[in-house]
Amino acid sequence: MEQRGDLWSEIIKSDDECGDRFGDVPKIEAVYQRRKKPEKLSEATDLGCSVKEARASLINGQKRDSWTRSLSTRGRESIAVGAYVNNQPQKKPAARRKKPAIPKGKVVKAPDFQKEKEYFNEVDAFELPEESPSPKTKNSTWIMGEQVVPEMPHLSTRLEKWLISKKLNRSCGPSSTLSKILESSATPLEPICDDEAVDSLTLKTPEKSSVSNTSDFRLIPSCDVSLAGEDVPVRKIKTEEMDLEDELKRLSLTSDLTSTHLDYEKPFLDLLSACGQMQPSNFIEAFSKFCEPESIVKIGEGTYGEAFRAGTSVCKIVPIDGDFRVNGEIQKRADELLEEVILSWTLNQLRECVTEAQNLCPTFIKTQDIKVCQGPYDPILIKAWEEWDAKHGSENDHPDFPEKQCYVMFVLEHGGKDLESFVLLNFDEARSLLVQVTAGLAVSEAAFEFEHRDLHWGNILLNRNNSSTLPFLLEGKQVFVKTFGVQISIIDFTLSRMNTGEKILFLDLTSDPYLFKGPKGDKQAETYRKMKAVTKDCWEASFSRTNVLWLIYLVDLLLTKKSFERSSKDERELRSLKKRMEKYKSAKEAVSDPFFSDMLMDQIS
Ligand SMILES: Nc1ncnc2c1ncn2[C@@H]1O[C@H](COP(=O)(O)OP(=O)(O)OP(=O)(O)O)[C@@H](O)[C@H]1O
Repeated sequence: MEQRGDLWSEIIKSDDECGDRFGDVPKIEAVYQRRKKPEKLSEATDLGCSVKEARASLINGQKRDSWTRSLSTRGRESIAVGAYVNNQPQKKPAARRKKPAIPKGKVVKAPDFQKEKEYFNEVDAFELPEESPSPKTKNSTWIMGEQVVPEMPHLSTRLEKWLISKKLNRSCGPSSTLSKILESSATPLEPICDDEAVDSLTLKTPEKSSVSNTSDFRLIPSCDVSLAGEDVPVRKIKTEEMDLEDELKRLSLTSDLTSTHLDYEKPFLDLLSACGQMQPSNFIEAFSKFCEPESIVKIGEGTYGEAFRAGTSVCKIVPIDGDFRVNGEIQKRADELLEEVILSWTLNQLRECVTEAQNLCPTFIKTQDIKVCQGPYDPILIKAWEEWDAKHGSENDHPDFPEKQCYVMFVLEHGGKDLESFVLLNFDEARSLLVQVTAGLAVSEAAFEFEHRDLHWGNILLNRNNSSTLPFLLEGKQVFVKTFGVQISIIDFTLSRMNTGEKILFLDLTSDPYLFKGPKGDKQAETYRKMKAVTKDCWEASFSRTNVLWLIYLVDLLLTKKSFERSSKDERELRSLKKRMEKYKSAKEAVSDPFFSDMLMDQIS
């Protein structure tokens, strides 16, 4: 521990690029990719060159930077707190908190009629291209380095525009198609199912690497927000039932409208749209669809997200678009979250048992809903947060957010405990963990060229149940994986890369050198460095080998950090698996390793 701490200090001290980094400012790019994480860059700078202000904490008194947090929440054994304690970004006392700036694009403004005029001109111009059929998906998956401008949904924005034009009786209404869809409806307004909007979100998987050969990523509007039920064959993005009158009221051209909708920037509108919303919800409204608000309990935290249990679901809340740091990090932007939203929905496809499916697995956490929320944390959430803090000592800032703060709330299936805290009983449970992760990654590689890229032990959840096998479908071949009563779920797709068939979603880590500067000898830190070597910093390209690197990390972890009942023969088997893994280029190759053969069955025995 001490030694690791010293190494960490050494790394920090020897970082002579400090001065250069100081000049780096977070970039907002014309984005075709999830934003880089320059915040960690400046974090590195802070760590190396300055001592941060002290922040209040109820128990441990110290707040940690991303790296130490990651080692802490994901690998407490591997850090020496004492060695870096003075370098920590520390929580400021609440009273000294810098007053947060009003989040971008939410400034209340007086009505600006010139702006409205321009807006409606834009509506006119906007409709035609929207009506055009979407370009056909290319057969080839993608060309390396090609940057694809994300076409994002305009579902609710289009409806809004139409509603506005109806309200004003202006001639700049929407496409006739949309008007007709809405007007010709004999029944009360159905949830919107706008084909063009559907097209723009259709995330066709590449022909060569698809969940199914024929099925598109279909946008199926649904009014049912209670998604606790079974998987449905096709459902990705939901739209809320909208009452026309209500919406007309909401969209009346009052100062309200000019101060909200017209001021939302496109990425935020796209995000709302992808979440089937016309405007952000408030927290309790969103939570109350899943549980009695009083029953909300905080269950975990990450650098970006706070996780709360809501009934049988978990709601992960990620603040976005604010101009102040949260937990020492610059807040993520709507465009980044939009990619994570698409990634999450796309991975859900691997659970959809449609007849044409070629690749299926239950390994990635099921996303049940995603909502954009706005407002300060509700007192109920604050209470839950404080209770968790009192018990576990939060590393995050106390959630004091302003009225205008926006968030994305991921509603996820409860996946159980993370691998760090889960107690594995025996070798069978350990090898089932390995086979489920390997097979799940193999399936996702085949379907989407998916790479998780951050599969540390905080991002693998385990849950005991009565299952003995789980079904997987890999390139059309069905296998049943032995679970020995433990089912795993993979979470947190922030660093993940995927080819949806139309877009490459990835996080460019090139400008995040800090991620690669973790302690020498630490398995997690070494894995990031190995990924960097494999990708040669070309993060948009497909390198399934990164999945194998995380599998090797997992085997190492089982050998060195987890204790469970095992024989020396079991350990030998793990060590030779690790050796053989060195030559695999993908999880798909790895899953054919003899280590897994007696855990993969053609049929349920
Ligand atoms: N679906 C879930 N079921 C159970 N627990 C969960 C779930 N999702 C998140 N958690 C808990 O919340 C913690 C934080 O979640 P997550 O890792 O997704 O947040 P994050 O902010 O993206 O983290 P990071 O610091 O890795 O960026 C997890 O380690 C886990 O303990």
